[in-house]
Amino acid sequence: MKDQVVSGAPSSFPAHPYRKAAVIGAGSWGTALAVTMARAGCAVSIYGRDPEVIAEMNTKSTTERFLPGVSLPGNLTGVTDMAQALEGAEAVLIVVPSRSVREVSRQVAEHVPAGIPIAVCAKGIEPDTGLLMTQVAEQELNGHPIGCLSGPTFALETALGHPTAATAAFPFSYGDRLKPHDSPAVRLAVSLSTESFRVYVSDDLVGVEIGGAVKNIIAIACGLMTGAGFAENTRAALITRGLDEMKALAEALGGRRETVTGLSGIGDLALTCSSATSRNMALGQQLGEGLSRAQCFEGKPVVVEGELNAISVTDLARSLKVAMPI
Ligand SMILES: NC(=O)C1=CN([C@@H]2O[C@H](COP(=O)(O)OP(=O)(O)OC[C@H]3O[C@@H](n4cnc5c(N)ncnc54)[C@H](O)[C@@H]3O)[C@@H](O)[C@H]2O)C=CC1
Ligand SMILES: O=C(CO)COP(=O)(O)O
Repeated sequence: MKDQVVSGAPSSFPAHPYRKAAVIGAGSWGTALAVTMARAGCAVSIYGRDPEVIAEMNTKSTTERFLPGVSLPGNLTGVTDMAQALEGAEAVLIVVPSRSVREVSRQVAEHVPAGIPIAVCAKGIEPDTGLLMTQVAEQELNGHPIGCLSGPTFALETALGHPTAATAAFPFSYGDRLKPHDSPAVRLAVSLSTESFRVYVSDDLVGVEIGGAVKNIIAIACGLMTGAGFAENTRAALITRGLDEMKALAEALGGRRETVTGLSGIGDLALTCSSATSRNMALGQQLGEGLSRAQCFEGKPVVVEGELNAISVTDLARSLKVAMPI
């Protein structure tokens, strides 16, 4: 099944939006999602480790380091206590870098009652195990519907209200008794729907997650080529061949090739490979210009998932005998 449309205002769609949600991770994407959900009418608690970031959210309604120029809605509350953030939450979004998803899932498991849906919003493959982020969460969180949210979504643009679309994927069959409009994918889609943010639903977690994990690596390659002085022909070739690699890996893992032609595949690949707003593309570009890795990160510890995941994706592809030359 391709991405399915959940369109229209939340009130016109026959699904119940979540009234209270918790976002775990108060960086740029976690906060952008929290802002979007709060604007859609949900009371959101966002958990962050840094007391200064959380204090700024609560006292000034801003987070200048992560989303400069964005005013946070009043129904969004920052907390530094995870149990407090999760109390009463009807849905949980885990929005930390891929390397922290296992640890955070384990912590979340201590505080959330069974049955509460968990959406993992990190993009990556776990090193050593080769597991998708939702599979990592599944190992740590028993008895929860687990899905993901992914797509071409720069955090700041999303929070500034630029028209943006993403895909929510959960197994539709979870619990057997669920009607489609009660599925966590649909409820999450509705809970995130605003005038500027539109969410499509899918049940192909593998297809969606592989797109998100692999596009970061292709974006580094595009950056490398740009930094080295090559231009549009080279980028188009990398995007097109990169898409083919994504499809092959998704299929080898049981996902659908057509999912990769959706927002979380070609959509995110096109976005991330076209703009130095992308941290992955920017890193590649600097390396291509001849900077050392240490120089690229000097004074700014940023999350560059493609760098962390180039090895885990390559290992996974090799173990499945999927050719991924880029
Ligand atoms: N920034 C963006 O435009 C988008 C990012 N993503 C994905 O979202 C994930 C997070 O990225 P960003 O928010 O951009 O990174 P970020 O660097 O802006 O923020 C990461 C946050 O996670 C927190 N964190 C890290 N480890 C933690 C732990 N163990 N416990 C609690 N908090 C922890 C950090 O303190 C920081 O606040 C990545 O996988 C990224 O690929 C996905 C779509 C868009
Ligand atoms: O995933 C993203 C946009 O969809 C963000 O990309 P970067 O991590 O490369 O900035």
